[in-house]
Amino acid sequence: MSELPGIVVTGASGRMGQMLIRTVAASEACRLVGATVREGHDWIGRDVGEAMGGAALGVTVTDDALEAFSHAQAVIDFTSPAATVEFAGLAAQARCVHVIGTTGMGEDDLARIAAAARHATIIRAGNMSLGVNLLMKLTRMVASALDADYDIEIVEAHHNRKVDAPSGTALMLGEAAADGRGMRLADVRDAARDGITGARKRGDIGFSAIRGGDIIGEHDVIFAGEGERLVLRHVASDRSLFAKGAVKAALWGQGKKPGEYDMLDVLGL
Ligand SMILES: NC(=O)c1ccc[n+]([C@@H]2O[C@H](COP(=O)([O-])OP(=O)(O)OC[C@H]3O[C@@H](n4cnc5c(N)ncnc54)[C@H](O)[C@@H]3O)[C@@H](O)[C@H]2O)c1
Ligand SMILES: O=C(O)C1=N[C@H](C(=O)O)CCC1
Repeated sequence: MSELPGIVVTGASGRMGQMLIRTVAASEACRLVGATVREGHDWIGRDVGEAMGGAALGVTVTDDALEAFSHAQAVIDFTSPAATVEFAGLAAQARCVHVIGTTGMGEDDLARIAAAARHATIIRAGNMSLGVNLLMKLTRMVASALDADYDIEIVEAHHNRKVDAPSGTALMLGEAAADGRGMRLADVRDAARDGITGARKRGDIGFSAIRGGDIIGEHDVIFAGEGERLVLRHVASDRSLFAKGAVKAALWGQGKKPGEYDMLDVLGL
């Protein structure tokens, strides 16, 4: 019988990193074979389960990503844009499926990931949950049914440690709304209102970001017309939602041709 796919989790000490370690270790469909952290981190050399304050998992934390990837079939990566771009090259070298949950990437980062996807299977999504990916489909559908008499506003709320705004999810929803209207988000995006902004421009898609406490992730897509308002909402109440989606993506990616995929591909939506 062949072995289950081996998975490395990068950024193992982070909020999502720890959730991913627990999710992969508990899965019956894959094995945890590596856990990486930043250079100089005090978890290096320790068992990752013990470093997290629990039982040993038999995996020693390392900062040598390429060495860790060389024993794996997939890498699950929820870190930072700079780290993710570097890991994309290393995962391609090690011939691992690279699942990317990291958000806040700029155009240069995305171009480098696209370059890595010429040689590797990359699955990237700003949100790995089924609910948000369904919400994207609904958003596209509603945006194509309602004309620009309905102003589209995307409101997102996250915990007070989040470093990027708008969230990756808000941008995915914005892309879906723009697509539904036959537009490019870059041409209609309004993400920075402050001061005397002037009246709202017809057809723009507005973004607002709330940051506070321990909010895991909430997104509203508002279609505001004269006399009525339609609101599509997703509320995440548990980070394991994202981790389970990422594991599903890592397993789905096994044996897939090199290229860049997303959660709509994984979920068949
Ligand atoms: N796609 C999704 O479904 C989804 C869900 C939740 C979070 N996220 C995204 O995941 C990312 C991480 O979120 P978080 O809340 O876990 O943040 P976090 O700050 O708790 O964790 C990030 C971790 O990455 C580590 N890291 C950074 N550079 C590294 C490197 N070079 N090598 C190894 N580790 C490195 C940091 O030390 C940290 O431990 C963010 O971009 C966030 O928006 C995506
Ligand atoms: O906690 C975070 O950070 C999250 N990031 C993703 C985003 O930017 O949309 C998904 C939700 C949680």
